[in-house]
Amino acid sequence: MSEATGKKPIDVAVGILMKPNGDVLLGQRPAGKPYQGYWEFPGGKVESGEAILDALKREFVEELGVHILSASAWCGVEHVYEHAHVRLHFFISREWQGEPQSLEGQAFAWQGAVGVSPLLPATIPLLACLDQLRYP
Ligand SMILES: Nc1nc2c([nH]c(=O)n2[C@@H]2O[C@H](COP(=O)(O)OP(=O)(O)OP(=O)(O)O)[C@@H](O)[C@H]2O)c(=O)[nH]1
Repeated sequence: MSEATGKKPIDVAVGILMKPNGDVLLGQRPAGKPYQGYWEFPGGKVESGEAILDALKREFVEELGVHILSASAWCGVEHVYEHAHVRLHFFISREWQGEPQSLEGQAFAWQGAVGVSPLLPATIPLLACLDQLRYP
């Protein structure tokens, strides 16, 4: 059994910025974090007492300088890593203000068909659903 299995789940707010043509923004986890170098949708841990949508907006300002104007809850995924048990709350946003900037030194990329690799394990199964939504 993994060490994280018995730990309290950590809520994480994750945002998928989606352009009108379906392109989505991915970022690469910076050095020093678990799974460094892996690609993910931007986001981060919800702080104690914080609403999930507020956490999403905060993380996007801190990491990318982007102000999310609206976002819809999309799906939830629970995953147990060696380092943590996470509950991922995915949102889709089609309305935001500002061009993404690399404020924490991370790489990021707009992707149609997602070609960046490796992706965080909990995120991989979502790509097929996301493609159905983007390219019906
Ligand atoms: N942002 C994001 N996190 C994900 C995704 N998929 C996934 O498994 N996670 C997991 O969710 C957790 C996010 O935590 P984090 O460490 O990046 O959050 P944070 O930016 O608040 O970190 P810090 O404040 O500890 O530096 C990690 O365990 C990460 O592995 C994803 O697509 N996006």
